[in-house]
Amino acid sequence: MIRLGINIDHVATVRQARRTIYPSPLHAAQLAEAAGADLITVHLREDRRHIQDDDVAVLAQAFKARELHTYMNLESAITEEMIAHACRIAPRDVCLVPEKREEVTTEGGLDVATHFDAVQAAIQRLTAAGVQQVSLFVDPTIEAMRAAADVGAPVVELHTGCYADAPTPEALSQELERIRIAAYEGKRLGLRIHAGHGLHYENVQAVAAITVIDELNIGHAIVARAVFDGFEKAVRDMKAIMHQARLTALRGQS
Ligand SMILES: CC(=O)[C@@H](O)[C@H](O)COP(=O)(O)O
Ligand SMILES: NCC(=O)COP(=O)(O)O
Repeated sequence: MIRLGINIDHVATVRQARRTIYPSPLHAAQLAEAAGADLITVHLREDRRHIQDDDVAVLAQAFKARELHTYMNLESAITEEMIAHACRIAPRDVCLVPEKREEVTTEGGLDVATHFDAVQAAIQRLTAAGVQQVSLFVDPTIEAMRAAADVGAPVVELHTGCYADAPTPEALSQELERIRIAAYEGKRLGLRIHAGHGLHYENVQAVAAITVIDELNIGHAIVARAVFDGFEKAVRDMKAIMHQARLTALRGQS
């Protein structure tokens, strides 16, 4: 069944807005696990706009002490500082993402072909440091799938932002088709396929129905829903919607 990674960045966004000590990302991770999260995702941005170094350290310690029971997926830029930090933490998963300092949110996927040597070196360093699975956050294109396979990545996370932001139903269908084609091509090339960014309670179904996708990472929409419904219900509802979409797709295939 498809896994749900809960991205808790925007719990830290609320805290950083006032530089308070609440709300706690650790508490969010505990509630997410109680509600069925399969993993916890955090993006330690270079500008530290939400998640802080201490948050990553506290989460890593909680996983080590078995206070958290799933595993961490740490999103990281490919800079010396961030890769060295990710190697020190050595979470189970690391997802390599592009970062632009002024962007409101991650705008595009990693250009693996252009930064081939740096991406390859980062994968090798992280793997040697004990990270079990390094994924590349890439645009849903055939070229990106080929570059990811060539560079030796075991996993890609398809950037679903253009799908989420599609301005018309036609554009939405086109973006979904790009995701589907890239997902099947990546799978054919031997990659494991994850997806995420901008997914919410009304657009996640079609992506979850692509049966070669193993994992979705979702944050902003869940934190936003939690304001009204509570964190556990927000996670539980998302997981139920994803699972229903996947079950329906699997039944349709058999
Ligand atoms: C890479 C990705 O899609 C997420 O980490 C997302 O970027 C988190 O939220 P922000 O982009 O708002 O930091
Ligand atoms: N990698 C995508 C992610 O972790 C969550 O992105 P979003 O749901 O906060 O847009």
